[in-house]
Amino acid sequence: MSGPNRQGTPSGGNNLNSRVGGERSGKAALKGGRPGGGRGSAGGTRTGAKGVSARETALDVLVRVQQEGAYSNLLLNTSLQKAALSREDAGLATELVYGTISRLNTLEYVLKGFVSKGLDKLQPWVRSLLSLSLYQIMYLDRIPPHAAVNEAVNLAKRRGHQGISGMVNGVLRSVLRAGPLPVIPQEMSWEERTALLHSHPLWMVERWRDEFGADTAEAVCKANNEPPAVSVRVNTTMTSRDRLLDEMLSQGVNARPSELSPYGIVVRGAGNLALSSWYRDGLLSIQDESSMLVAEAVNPLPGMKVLDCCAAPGGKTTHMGELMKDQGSIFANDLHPHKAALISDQARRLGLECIGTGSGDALELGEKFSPASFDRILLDAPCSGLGVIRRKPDLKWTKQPEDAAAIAKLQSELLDSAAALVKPGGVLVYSTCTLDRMENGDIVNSFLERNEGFGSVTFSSPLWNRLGNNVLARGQGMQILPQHYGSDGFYIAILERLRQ
Ligand SMILES: C[S@@+](CC[C@H](N)C(=O)[O-])C[C@H]1O[C@@H](n2cnc3c(N)ncnc32)[C@H](O)[C@@H]1O
Repeated sequence: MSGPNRQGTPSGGNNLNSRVGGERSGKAALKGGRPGGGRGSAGGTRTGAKGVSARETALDVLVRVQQEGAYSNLLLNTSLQKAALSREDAGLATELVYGTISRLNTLEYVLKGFVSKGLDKLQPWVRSLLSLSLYQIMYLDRIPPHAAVNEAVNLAKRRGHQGISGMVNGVLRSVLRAGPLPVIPQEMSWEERTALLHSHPLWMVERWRDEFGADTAEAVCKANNEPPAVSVRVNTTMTSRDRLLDEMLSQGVNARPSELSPYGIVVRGAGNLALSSWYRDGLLSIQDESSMLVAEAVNPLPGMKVLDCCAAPGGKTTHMGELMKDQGSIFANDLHPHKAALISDQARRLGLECIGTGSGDALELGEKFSPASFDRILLDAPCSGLGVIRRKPDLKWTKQPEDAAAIAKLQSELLDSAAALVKPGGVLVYSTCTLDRMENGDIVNSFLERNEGFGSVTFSSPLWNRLGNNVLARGQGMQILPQHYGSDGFYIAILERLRQ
């Protein structure tokens, strides 16, 4: 399976592209058998306006993700639109795609024990159909196991010959008879067991064990399998959180204030909020709660001159514009012109005029701007993205152990380049949506060693005062893990230029 190919990173910012088609329903962690916890529709064989069912839609997406390396989130969104499924069925298709990709390690480990000729010999769609069906059997208690098997057999009949549907039936019925799965061999180490139970590559488990200890590493793995909440950031230049929350509640939306960000509202079961009038009118942006902390860390004030080095699609730029009450100036740069255009679109939608955009390599911003000319600079760096696995489970299987070291060199260079543009007394914030020390604490520590004119003010910041008891200190920055607040994993370091 292959996945994101953008500039070395998934976006840690505005998640408009992620799972906008429907909401994944909750499910419990695997405890040797079939855990409960699912909500919503069992889907059945109901089809959408185009005559395609939730399971067929999910199967097509899974096959194309595995065969063609398509992005699951982008492909799912377009497939859901084409299939014109009901909201409930769109939710089921979303759950099936993300859940199957997320649990792939475990599902294929189990299937190997039941497919005598080996999974590699199966046609890709049959392999994906088995995984998708086993996912329902093992993880979705709202779908009766026999219904999952029947649906799989019907789908196999429609797509293949009788031999295939017979094989699918035989494999899945043997699974049902087998009892609690997966069966973990006695001789497996803790690391192998954790990787298998929580469906992660072994190298990630080992790396997080080394970085955070075994218990925390296991908690990260568990949290990565939880469906992410939908959260929105209130545009405080247009309304207040209380006012928007009241409006949502009065319209029957299940919404609550974010515990993590004073600008956030966590919403359940409201479908795709990017289609709402609140979104269209610029009252809110869809953004993960951890992402909302970054602009708060930058603390830009009205009238300031601000630079956002790697800014697209603009989630944090626009948040900074809101915090500045649209007074002052923000230059939002991104390497790719088409992505920089997304920032302008968002600024326009939110009614923010203080944001200018440009495209180019952030390593060359020194050619465009004078040294020491910005009050605030944000470097939300391209990274390996291991903090956003809940939204992009493909990352588990596409990322490689050597990726962090490969991108760390660029991150260091970007930080040096951005630092030259900060005024004395100004603030430079370095953030990533990953958990890897090579891209986080190590980058900031080596930067501070090279640049005596800067000091970390992370641990004297209001943000740390508010969150410090619940998140980790790592090097000179703070590390938010997905289990801390059920939000994305993020690293934030706040650096001040003490002198020229
Ligand atoms: C983590 S994302 C930024 C997310 C953004 N801050 C937000 O909140 O919406 C990193 C961005 O860096 C951009 N990028 C990668 N390498 C770059 C470079 N050398 N110069 C400028 N931008 C770069 C990517 O195109 C990507 O949009």
